[in-house]
Amino acid sequence: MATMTANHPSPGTIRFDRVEKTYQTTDGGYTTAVADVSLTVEPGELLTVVGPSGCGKTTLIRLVAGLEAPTAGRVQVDGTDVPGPAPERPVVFQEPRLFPWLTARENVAFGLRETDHTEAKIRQRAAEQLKSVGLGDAGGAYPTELSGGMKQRVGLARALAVQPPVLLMDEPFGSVDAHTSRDLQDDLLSVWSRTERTVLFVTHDIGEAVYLGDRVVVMGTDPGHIRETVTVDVARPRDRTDPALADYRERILELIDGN
Ligand SMILES: Nc1ncnc2c1ncn2[C@@H]1O[C@H](COP(=O)(O)OP(=O)(O)OP(=O)(O)O)[C@@H](O)[C@H]1O
Repeated sequence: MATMTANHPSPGTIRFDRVEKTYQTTDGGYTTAVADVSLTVEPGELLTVVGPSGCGKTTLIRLVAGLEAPTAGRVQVDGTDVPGPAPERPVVFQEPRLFPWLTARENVAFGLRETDHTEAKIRQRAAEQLKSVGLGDAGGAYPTELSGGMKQRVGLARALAVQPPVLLMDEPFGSVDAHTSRDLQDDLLSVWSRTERTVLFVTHDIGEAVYLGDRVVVMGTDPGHIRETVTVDVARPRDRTDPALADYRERILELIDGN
């Protein structure tokens, strides 16, 4: 992890400062999704977030993405308040949301078309990103021709193609089978260890959170808040069968159950 000072945060610093998000509901009422959330995700950190349904995990992602604005407090990336959505803060969702009329390669190239890269550079970058997620041979395929796991890999490659300082992931591997999900986790770790991007990763799966995370934020409800932040002190590369990971899983499960 790079060093950071309060005045000059390193690229990829995400900061929540006493953040509250209250939504207006369709019946005219209000729901406070999260309250008093303060958290700094350090540059190059892979931070995972777990907690019961409705504790505000997705809300945190949407705030950093700029898809929502906080009702109180501040959400900053690299010391600047998030002004709105931007390609440099991409979100990988549970559904890959690929354009069905574009090939895998064109889907990955899509975000790059808003940059001033040449066509040759865009094609090269798209091909490299697909290769980095194990899809070097699938660039010409359309989404309907790809499995769920392959589609999610294209979504990951598309997000990474713009070389964002932060990558936001909202249960990205929640809709694939367990085996594919494990493969995708390892793909992510391999890309992350090479690029050292900051990753904010929301999941329902405590095993996934512990296996991936440098730290795991455990949230509680009513309203959503941070209960505890657990540092996963297990060296990488990690072994899924490491008893230390099982201990962390148990501890986090107890924290959530004691909600
Ligand atoms: N657009 C919205 N309008 C009104 N209420 C909302 C909106 N989005 C979320 N909420 C409410 O805010 C709270 C937090 O929702 P959020 O989706 O962030 O939680 P979550 O932890 O991601 O849930 P899950 O694990 O079920 O996906 C919930 O009570 C939800 O009903």
